Amino acid sequence: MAVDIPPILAGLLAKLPSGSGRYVRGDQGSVSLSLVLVTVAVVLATSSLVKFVRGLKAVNYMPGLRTPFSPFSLPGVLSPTAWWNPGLSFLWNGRKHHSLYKRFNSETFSVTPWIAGAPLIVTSNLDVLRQIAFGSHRTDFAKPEEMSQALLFWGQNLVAADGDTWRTHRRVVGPAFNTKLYEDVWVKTAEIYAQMVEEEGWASKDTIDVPVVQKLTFQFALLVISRCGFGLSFSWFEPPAAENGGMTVQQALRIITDRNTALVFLPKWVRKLPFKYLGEIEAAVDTMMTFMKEQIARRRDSVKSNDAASDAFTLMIKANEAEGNKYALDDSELIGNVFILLFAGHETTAHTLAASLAFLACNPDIQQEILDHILQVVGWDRAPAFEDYASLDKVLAVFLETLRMFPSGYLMFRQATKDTTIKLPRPVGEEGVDTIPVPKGTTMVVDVVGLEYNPRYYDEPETFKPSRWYGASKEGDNFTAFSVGPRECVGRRFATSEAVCFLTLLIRDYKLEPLLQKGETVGQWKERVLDATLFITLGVKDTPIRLVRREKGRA
Ligand code: HEM
Repeated sequence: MAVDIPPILAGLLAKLPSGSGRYVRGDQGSVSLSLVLVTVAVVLATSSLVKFVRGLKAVNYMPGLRTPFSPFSLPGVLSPTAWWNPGLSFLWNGRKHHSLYKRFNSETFSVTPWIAGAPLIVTSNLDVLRQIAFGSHRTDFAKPEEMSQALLFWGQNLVAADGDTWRTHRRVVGPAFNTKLYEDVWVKTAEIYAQMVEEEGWASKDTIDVPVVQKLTFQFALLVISRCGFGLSFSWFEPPAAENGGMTVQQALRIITDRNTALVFLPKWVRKLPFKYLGEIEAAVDTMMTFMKEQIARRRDSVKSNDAASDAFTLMIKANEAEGNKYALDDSELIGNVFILLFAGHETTAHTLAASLAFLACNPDIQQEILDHILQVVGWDRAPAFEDYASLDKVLAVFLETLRMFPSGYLMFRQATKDTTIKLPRPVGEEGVDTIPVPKGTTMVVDVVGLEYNPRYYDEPETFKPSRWYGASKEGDNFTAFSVGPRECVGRRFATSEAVCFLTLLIRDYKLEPLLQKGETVGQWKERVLDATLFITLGVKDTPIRLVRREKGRA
């Protein structure tokens, strides 16, 4: 069988040694399929070899994985996980006994793909995180541009920005994250909890089976960020449609959060194709854009008249007005930042709340200890107050320990902005550091799972031990799953205020138990649930739990 090929390629092929001469008919611009395949294979093999050799140089020949695809490239994510393809979950799978790192006798190793994706240096070491994560104004590393692009859909923002742009955004977004906001988060969390209990119809039930607790925690976190981030009060169950029959803001926001990956990664023209799924995304984007523009104008007025609310959006506008013209953000940047709070804060918190409930359900002794602590601090009768936050350190400890074991923000990427070096501490037990050259453009990956399971920092890292964080409510720097330094999570206290309030209320009202399948043991339930599901963020698998109402006065 012969195929037609462009004459220029046919000419080149004709010059190649042709063996028996049976395969090439360069004069007619047509060659046999097998020769084309061989040629393509040779070209691919050569380019793979060149890519591989360049990759090895980029990672300074550091020991590591040599794979066809980067685990973070599209082919790497889409191909089945196998000995030849580590897949997206390779860092998770290698966490036990730090086995992935033990293979290379280091807390840092390389990944050098020979077909698709960039060469990477992967680290689970805190000192390396400190050397690279602080942003390009402090280090020779910045967020990779292609990653930031995906975050720019709504406008430039704090997460995507780097260098001086990042500093300008932090000046406006940073002040919004203050005690006033955290108090608002606490109060609204308690209100939404009451709304959930009522609208789910729990008030009249002694036992409630929740087949997938993530359905509750995702809805909960969305409502909290909508209220405290955007100042929008939504009902627990979505109303069917707007009065004019159009899409409600609540629907629009839900569609945008549920379909965020499609929204961010699909090219604009694909969203215009005549499919309902895509059409709803377009309508949701239009609804939200119109709404946000109106809201900015309204909030500017309320800030001027000193009649301002305490949601993050309003606080940002307040800080922005105070900046004057020189450093102020424009409307698209303000919108970019409000949306980034939604995406950075919703899924991460929802996953960690679900995982906290899973751990509590299968650790009754720890749950009892936390209940005793809640009763000691708050008692049975009064509502927990924002002022209790610091005293409820054992509740916070559950959330932090859960986040350590299932770090929802499980990857951080940085890229060298120039030829530079990093200092790698030698393995535990060996003195000193090694200095490694890192050429410009090399991508560094902070493996947060590896960091949180690194025996250098934690004893028994695979054991759920909230007690390691008791007394941590003073927000010490030794907790690393929110990152560290100037670029650590700005929403950390937002997330912990929400979590401590929610968990305090729920644990005081209900005993949490694993909801078992017929014949299933608690051990099997743990195997099924306490494993990672991951894509953009990381969480536990679908978690079925049973809530048993506590008898007030009897711990
Ligand atoms: C359990 C919940 C959360 C986790 C685990 C988490 C984790 C992280 C991590 C690891 C980073 C650093 C990313 C990097 O440098 O590449 C980060 C940054 C950030 N987070 Fe969170 N986050 C959480 C909740 C929130 C919430 C609730 C908000 C907002 C309401 C938020 C907003 C942000 C923003 C804006 C940044 C960028 C900060 C900067 O670069 O200056 N996060 N988060």
